[in-house]
Amino acid sequence: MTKNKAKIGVLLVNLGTPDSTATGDVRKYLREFLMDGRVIDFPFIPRWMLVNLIIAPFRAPKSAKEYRKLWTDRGSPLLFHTQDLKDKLIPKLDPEKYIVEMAMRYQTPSIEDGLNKLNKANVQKIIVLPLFPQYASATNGSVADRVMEIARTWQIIPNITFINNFVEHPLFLEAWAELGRDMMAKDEYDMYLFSYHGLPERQIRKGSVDGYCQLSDKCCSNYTKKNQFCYRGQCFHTTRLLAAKLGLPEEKVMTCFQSRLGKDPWIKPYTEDVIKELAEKGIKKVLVFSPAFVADCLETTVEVGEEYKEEFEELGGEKWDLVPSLNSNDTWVACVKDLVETNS
Ligand SMILES: C=CC1=C(C)c2cc3[nH]c(cc4nc(cc5[nH]c(cc1n2)c(C)c5CCC(=O)O)C(CCC(=O)O)=C4C)c(C)c3C=C
Ligand SMILES: [Fe+2]
Ligand SMILES: [Fe+2]
Repeated sequence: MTKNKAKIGVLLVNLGTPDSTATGDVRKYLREFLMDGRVIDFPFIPRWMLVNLIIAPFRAPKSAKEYRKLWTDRGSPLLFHTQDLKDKLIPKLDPEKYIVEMAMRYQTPSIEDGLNKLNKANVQKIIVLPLFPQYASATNGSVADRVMEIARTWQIIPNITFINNFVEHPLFLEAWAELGRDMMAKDEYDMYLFSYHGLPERQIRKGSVDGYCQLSDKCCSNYTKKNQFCYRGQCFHTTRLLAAKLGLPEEKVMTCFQSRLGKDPWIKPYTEDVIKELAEKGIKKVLVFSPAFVADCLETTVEVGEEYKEEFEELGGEKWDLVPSLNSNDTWVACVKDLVETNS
């Protein structure tokens, strides 16, 4: 690349986290997050009433307590691991060619600030990498929406590439496999659980191509051009790829979905139900992977690592270990570098 050619901007985007564990900050975060029409996909007025009159006031104090269990000297793990990822990525990329920023979809640092920094640097192209391995309208779709909302105010809109899914990337799979092997070297397990963030079933139906996704085991047991963006289909596909890479026998592998919100049906099986089923079957030692998250966060460390563990142990389980997330693991950094370079 010649020295006078404009650089390529890279924007890494994760979900977002409260600015602090104060109930007011958690409420502010929940309001911004849940008022996103791609997250709670109701028309504006019912969404506003649900979020502002019910969820935010009642959930904020409860969530703030949970966030206090998660918080570290460096703040929220989701945020500082994303910063570490950016810091480790920068020296791996050609400085003449790339400029890298990171942002959170909700709260800070904002997508707007990140994009404006790239725009001021007069980049020729922007690569947006939402840090969600499996596409969902509530995550990747929402990031794309917000990016376009900002870019459409610019006089010059450079080329913008969105990386919408990377479940098949060999280094993504290898990074998880390395972390899994580290755990498996220390102990033996009766069952390997792959617990993904859930999603309302309605949102899967809305994105179903030609009615392909019926939320059954049949449609999600294949990964085809019809369900390439079905979140549930991508999650099952991730499990199959990781299980194959780790050489796990089929009968010792299960996929399930956690973190439900509200009364509508969410994609199944629910992790809570699977925990009961495992305990009833006399399963004692479980290793849990959470490959919808690339950084430790509330939903992994507290929900899976503490709450589900307690539930399993109360039902007679003996061992419930959580594989730590990718965070700024070297193989994961190499994956992000490759995603950026191959999309340049
Ligand atoms: C795989 C990524 C995620 C999807 C898909 C997703 C969908 C989704 N989430 C909610 C509601 C909540 N999620 C919360 C926390 C949270 N969610 C994700 C990722 C996905 N969400 C992450 C990484 C986190 C943790 C953030 C952190 O700070 O550590 C929360 C807040 C916490 C709580 O109060 O429980 C809510 C609420 C919905 C409704 C939804 C899909 C429609
Ligand atoms: Fe979530
Ligand atoms: Fe499906």
